[in-house]
Amino acid sequence: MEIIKVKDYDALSDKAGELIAAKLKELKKPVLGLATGSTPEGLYQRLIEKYKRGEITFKHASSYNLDEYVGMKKDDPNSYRYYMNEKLFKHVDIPLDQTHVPAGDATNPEEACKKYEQAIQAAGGIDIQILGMGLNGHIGFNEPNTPFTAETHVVDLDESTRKANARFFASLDDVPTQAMTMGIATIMRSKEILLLVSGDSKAETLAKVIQGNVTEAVPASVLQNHPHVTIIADEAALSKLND
Ligand SMILES: O=P(O)(O)OC[C@H]1O[C@](O)(CO)[C@@H](O)[C@@H]1O
Repeated sequence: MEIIKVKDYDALSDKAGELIAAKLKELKKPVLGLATGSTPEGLYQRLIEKYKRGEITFKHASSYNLDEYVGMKKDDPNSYRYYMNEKLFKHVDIPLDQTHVPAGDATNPEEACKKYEQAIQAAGGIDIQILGMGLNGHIGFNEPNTPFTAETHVVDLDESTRKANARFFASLDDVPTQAMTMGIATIMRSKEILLLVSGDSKAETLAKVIQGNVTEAVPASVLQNHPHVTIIADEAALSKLND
């Protein structure tokens, strides 16, 4: 694991922007694994700025998002498809048919998960997967104690995750109870992984992820087993590491 310590969230977004821009320049047909949540918003802003300055293009890129709420229509402002369109896709030149988000509104979500998994593999796998991390160490929506062998699947969301995400909804009752997510096995097949963590609320969990045992109780700890992981974290997020 390479750990890049930066001062704050702005610096984290700058550094992540540089790394992803370099990948876009390096690869002929980059396959990006994308994440939602608050953490990658700054990264997406940086990528839009670089695109507008003519430094990068997404024309030949394709993307696969980590997750989506079950039962969510694509045009619902709380859907992750809507988030991606608003925060990145509509501001850059990525053809929309090259972007993929699990179909939260599928009539058969289990079947849709299988197809999503196959589509990722048919695309040649993910070149670089961007990850945020939940307070409990979840990656995608893989909550604690999800088997590391899981591929894209339907999950019941933890109460703590629903509460953390309630800030985006009118009330906690409106937060969906299920989601579709790439599994840990799906994530671990990515050629490269970039984990972004900001803020002291995640410091204790991040210390376990980096220095603790690899355990399904802390999903992101599995990243210790991946050959090419970069963690960009700010001082606050790294404040609980042991020397
Ligand atoms: O970046 P945030 O908003 O703290 O979210 C962290 C993680 O939680 C999720 O939003 C799901 O709860 C993930 O998609 C994200 O990586």
